[in-house]
Amino acid sequence: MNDSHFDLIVIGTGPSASTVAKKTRSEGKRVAILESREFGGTCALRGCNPKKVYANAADLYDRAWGAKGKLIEFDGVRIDWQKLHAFKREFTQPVIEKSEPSYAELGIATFHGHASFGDWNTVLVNGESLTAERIFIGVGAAPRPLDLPGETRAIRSDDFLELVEMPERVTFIGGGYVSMEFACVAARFGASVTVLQRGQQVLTPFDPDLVAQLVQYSAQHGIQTHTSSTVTAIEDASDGRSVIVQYEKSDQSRSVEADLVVHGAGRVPNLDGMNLELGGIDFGDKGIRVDDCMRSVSNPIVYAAGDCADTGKPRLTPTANEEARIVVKNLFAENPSAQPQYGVIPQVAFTVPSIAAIGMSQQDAEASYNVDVRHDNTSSWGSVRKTGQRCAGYKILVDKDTDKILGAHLLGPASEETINLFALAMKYGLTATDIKATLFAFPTFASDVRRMV
Ligand SMILES: Cc1cc2nc3c(=O)[nH]c(=O)nc-3n(C[C@H](O)[C@H](O)[C@H](O)COP(=O)(O)OP(=O)(O)OC[C@H]3O[C@@H](n4cnc5c(N)ncnc54)[C@H](O)[C@@H]3O)c2cc1C
Ligand SMILES: NC(=O)c1ccc[n+]([C@@H]2O[C@H](COP(=O)([O-])OP(=O)(O)OC[C@H]3O[C@@H](n4cnc5c(N)ncnc54)[C@H](O)[C@@H]3O)[C@@H](O)[C@H]2O)c1
Repeated sequence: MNDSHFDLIVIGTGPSASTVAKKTRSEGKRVAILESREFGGTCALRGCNPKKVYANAADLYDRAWGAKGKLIEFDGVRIDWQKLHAFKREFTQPVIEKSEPSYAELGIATFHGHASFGDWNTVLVNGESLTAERIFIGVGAAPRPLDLPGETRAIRSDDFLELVEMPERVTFIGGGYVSMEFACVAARFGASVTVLQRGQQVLTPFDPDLVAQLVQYSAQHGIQTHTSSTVTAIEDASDGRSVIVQYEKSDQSRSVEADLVVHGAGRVPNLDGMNLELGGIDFGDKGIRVDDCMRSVSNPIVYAAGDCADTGKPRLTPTANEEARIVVKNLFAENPSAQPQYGVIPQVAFTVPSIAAIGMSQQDAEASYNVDVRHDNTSSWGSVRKTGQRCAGYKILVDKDTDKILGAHLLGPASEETINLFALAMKYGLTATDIKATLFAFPTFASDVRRMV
């Protein structure tokens, strides 16, 4: 076997690719891994982990603000952006430094550069031509082209995480995860924030009533949210420093002036320039077309997972990890047949406070089941009030016929943790009565769950 032929070529170094490369190598296969940027992937370097450091700062600020005059005095509390930025690097820098050597230590060959296909089993990278028995594509997603005049004036989520200072007026294009999470951070840093969302609701994967509660609370912190508002252009303002964001709302042209515009208008599979056609790899707007076993529908030696694979599932790190686990099982199997076991997938937006969801929405549940909708604004519950916080609520959907949980929707302190109790309950088919009959430590947010169901 020569130096350019491998059992497996892995493209990307995010959660899906790193799992596939390391697990396959541990089975004794010859593996190469290719990365166009720093080794480490989106989640560790430009997504979940650095984002959570910023979200923690915003949450801490909010908790201190809520507790002022009750649990603590608030004088002089502020987020020091530069220190926060430096602290974030404590989490990203070690990944940048250690990720590539960790592959080399395992005997995985590493290559830098943008990978593209030469033919069905050949990958080109940085002037080299590599071949393999199997190829795994885990190239993730990137901000989608905005296709509007002045779009280069908008920074992307990667740039937001590298800002060295926070301007006074920040406008976000789109009202999804990226915009709403970063809007909460910018506002707690003192910025005046505008979110322009095309759809009728921001944070569409979440319960509309809880989202409305969050939007109302966010408004008190300087976040103005405009729904049914489509951004159409970004222009320079006459002062030469700020910009004017043009948008359409109710067939009227409107505008807002900003010092910074952030693209939070969605991400698309990162397939540009990969020459997938030369690899005989079928793909569309939603990514590489794969079968139930994560194998390309058109090139049987190619597998894909994570944000670049067209699975119809939420594009999150846990789903990427589950798909990668299955790819490892199938790659060299005689009859690849393993399929991802997603179960019910919890989703959390790390806004302030966080909002979480699992299972069905109220609308979907009511369309097919006899549903008991148990809901409340819990801002006045003791557990919440004791923290000084004042924005919390829940909606639990219980099937009246079976007593099983169909969906759970949470807003407020620790909802990003509490939702995992529902993940467990729903995966193992526990009933509302089972949950009520379980003792939880008190006083904890988890103990509120018995009261919710
Ligand atoms: C700001 C932000 C916050 C997020 N927060 C969360 C969160 O809190 N929780 C959560 O579950 N998910 C979150 N996500 C989503 C999560 O990061 C992704 O779902 C996850 O990283 C997908 O993993 P992946 O393996 O598909 O690819 P990625 O992690 O995207 O890695 C793909 C890698 O491939 C490389 N690459 C791309 N093209 C090529 C090429 N042609 N050649 C070589 N290399 C290439 C890229 O440089 C990248 O390093 C967030 C995303 C963003 C942007
Ligand atoms: N906490 C998390 O798990 C987390 C955090 C960040 C990102 N992510 C992942 O990254 C993905 C991308 O996040 P995102 O927030 O960029 O996208 P998103 O798809 O969640 O939201 C983008 C929103 O922008 C709107 N939009 C598009 N064009 C517009 C325009 N011209 N004007 C106004 N609004 C417009 C869309 O209607 C959409 O609602 C998520 O779907 C998720 O998979 C997850």
